[in-house]
Amino acid sequence: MLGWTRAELARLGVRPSKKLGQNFTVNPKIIEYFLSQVPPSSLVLEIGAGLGVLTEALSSRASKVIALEKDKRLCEYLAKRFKGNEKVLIVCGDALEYPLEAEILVGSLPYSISGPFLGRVFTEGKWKKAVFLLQKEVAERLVTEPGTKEYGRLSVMAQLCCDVELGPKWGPKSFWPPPEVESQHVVLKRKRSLPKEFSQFLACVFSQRNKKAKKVLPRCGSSWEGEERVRELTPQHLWEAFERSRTLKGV
Ligand SMILES: C[S@@+](CC[C@H](N)C(=O)[O-])C[C@H]1O[C@@H](n2cnc3c(N)ncnc32)[C@H](O)[C@@H]1O
Repeated sequence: MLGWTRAELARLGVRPSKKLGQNFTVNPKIIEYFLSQVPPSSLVLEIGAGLGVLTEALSSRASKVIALEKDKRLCEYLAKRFKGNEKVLIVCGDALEYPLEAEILVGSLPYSISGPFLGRVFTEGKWKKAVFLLQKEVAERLVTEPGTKEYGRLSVMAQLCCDVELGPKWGPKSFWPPPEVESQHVVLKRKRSLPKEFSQFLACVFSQRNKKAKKVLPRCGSSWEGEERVRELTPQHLWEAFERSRTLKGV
C-alpha cells in the first residue's frame, strides 16, 4: 500500500498538505479494523476520503457511502475512481459544515479539525455509531476522568453523549507521510444528542479550569456550592449545572 500511495500521489502531482492533515493510510490492518466496526448495509458518511482506500472497502459492506473530501484535487481523483460505482457518492466539501445525516460516521480525521469536528459530532446529526481514527492524545482525552490534566470540554461531551471505547493504536509508519504522533481508533455509540448551548457553557467553564467552581459557574450563568475546582467536576455535575443555568434564564 505504501508503494501504491506514493506512486498515486506522484502521478497526481500532489504533495501531501500538513494543513489538511494528509497522512494517508498505508496499513491494511487499519482498513480491516474500520470494516469490522461498520454494520453491514448501513448508510455511511466518510470524513476525509483522501485517495479512497477506505471508501473502496466500505462500499463492499455498506448500502451507501457518502465520501466527503475538502481537497479539490483529491475530489476530482475520487470522482474518476468511483465513476459508475452506484454505492459511492463523492462530495467535495468541508467536514465542519456538511450535515452529519448518516447512520454511521467513519474517518481518519485530519488532526487539524478533530477538536471542532468532534464538537459537532456530539451536538448534531442523527448518527448512531461513529468510528474515528484520532491522534492518540485526543482519543485518550475522550475517556479521561475528572481531575486529570487532559480532562476538558471534549471529555465531558463524549462521556455524556456516548459510550466511548478505545480501539487499537497505530504508529507513524501506518501512514504516508508518517505523522509525528501516534494514532488510535475510537468507537462512539450514541446515547443522546447534546444541545449546542452546552458546548458553549463548557467552553466558558473550562476557560478557568483550575479555579473554584463556586467562583466560575456564576460567571457562566449557573451556580455551585462545593469547594471543588472546575477540572474536578464530573460530567453529570456539569450537566446539572447547565440545566440550572437554563432554569435561571427561564429556558
Ligand atoms: C488523515 S487523511 C485520511 C485520508 C484517507 N481516508 C486515508 O485513510 O488514507 C485526512 C483527509 O481529510 C481531508 N480533509 C482535511 N480537512 C478536511 C475537511 N475540513 N473536510 C473534509 N475533508 C478534509 C484531507 O484532504 C485528507 O484527504
